Amino acid sequence: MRTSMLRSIKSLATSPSSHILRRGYASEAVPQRKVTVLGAAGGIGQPLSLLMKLNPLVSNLALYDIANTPGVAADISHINTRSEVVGYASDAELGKALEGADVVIIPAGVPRKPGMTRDDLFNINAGIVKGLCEAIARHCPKALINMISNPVNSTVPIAAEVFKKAGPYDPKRLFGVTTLDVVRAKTFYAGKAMVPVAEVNVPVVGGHAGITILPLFSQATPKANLSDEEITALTKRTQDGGTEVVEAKAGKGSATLSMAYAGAIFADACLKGLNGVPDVIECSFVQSTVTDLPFFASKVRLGKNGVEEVLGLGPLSDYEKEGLEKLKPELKSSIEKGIKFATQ
Ligand SMILES: NC(=O)c1ccc[n+]([C@@H]2O[C@H](COP(=O)([O-])OP(=O)(O)OC[C@H]3O[C@@H](n4cnc5c(N)ncnc54)[C@H](O)[C@@H]3O)[C@@H](O)[C@H]2O)c1
Ligand SMILES: O=C(O)C[C@H](O)C(=O)O
Repeated sequence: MRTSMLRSIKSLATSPSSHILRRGYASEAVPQRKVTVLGAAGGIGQPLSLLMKLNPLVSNLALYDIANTPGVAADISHINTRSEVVGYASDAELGKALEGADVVIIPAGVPRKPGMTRDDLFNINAGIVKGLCEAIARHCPKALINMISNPVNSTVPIAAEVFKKAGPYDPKRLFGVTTLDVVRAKTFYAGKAMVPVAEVNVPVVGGHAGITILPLFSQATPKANLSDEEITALTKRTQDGGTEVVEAKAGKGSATLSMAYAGAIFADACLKGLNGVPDVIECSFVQSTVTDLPFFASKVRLGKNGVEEVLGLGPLSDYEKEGLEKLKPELKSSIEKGIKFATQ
């Protein structure tokens, strides 16, 4: 494991209020926060639930899956950290799992096998996500939704349509989790630029599939003098990061451990925003006016109501401008596919 990951996990696991106290809260004032994981017994769900159990900002952890929940919940519940863990195992218990949730993380659905695109998952995962979002609209309409299920470029628009149909839709509360793209871009950049990975920042914009993933290495820090060829190779590796893992797992699924790490980072950012910690910024696929597309991933400032501000793209290199124009038709069609599915 990389040092930065160990450091992050260690900081999540240390004394209950350590990082919030540094920002001026009294320990008694650490708010009660319920996090619900839908798909908690899956490849992502299990390690992500573990990481949320280590997060001192969580007071209640609800683990929901249609299979194997009791074992996972019993196992995680023995860990001596702040949150109380409850497992919910059937459709009949979904409402209870969601009631009172501040953050709902959704890694429910099938993963890719070699040779598949994320869009090939649409037929199964669209229905799963739609059903779960209908329940969210009924039981915790104010929760922040962290959508992990693929294809994210379509499942987020599906969720938006479900929420619109169900009542007042608040786009500030819906997030497609693209943190894994950022995690990968940081790792690959640090390796190539020979800079300490813990210091690296790279925004990744667009969407979460192939060429729609657009890392902005021109804005990467610490700065490094990389050639055009090196930037092209880094961009391609970031775009194909998911496929690299799918192929290495050879039919046994897609990224789970790195995704759990990324999902835990993003949920932690949402919780910090809800708790009023200032300047919490992460990239996420959200409703957006940054381009002419209705949803787009970019840097987002998180606050007490979810998205506080969708930040712009900043200055792009010519290579990135070209990438942006190339990704738009594919992203547009994935968004429209999701909307069509949910509105028909
Ligand atoms: N956003 C990202 O960056 C990213 C990264 C990796 C994987 N993913 C996606 O995450 C999803 C899950 O991947 P995984 O590897 O954990 O798959 P998995 O098959 O290991 O786990 C999925 C879990 O979802 C559960 N599930 C299925 N239908 C459900 C329902 N209606 N309600 C609740 N739970 C349900 C299953 O029982 C299973 O436990 C896939 O769609 C994958 O493509 C996204
Ligand atoms: O590639 C996949 O299918 C899973 C995920 O979207 C990833 O980026 O690892």
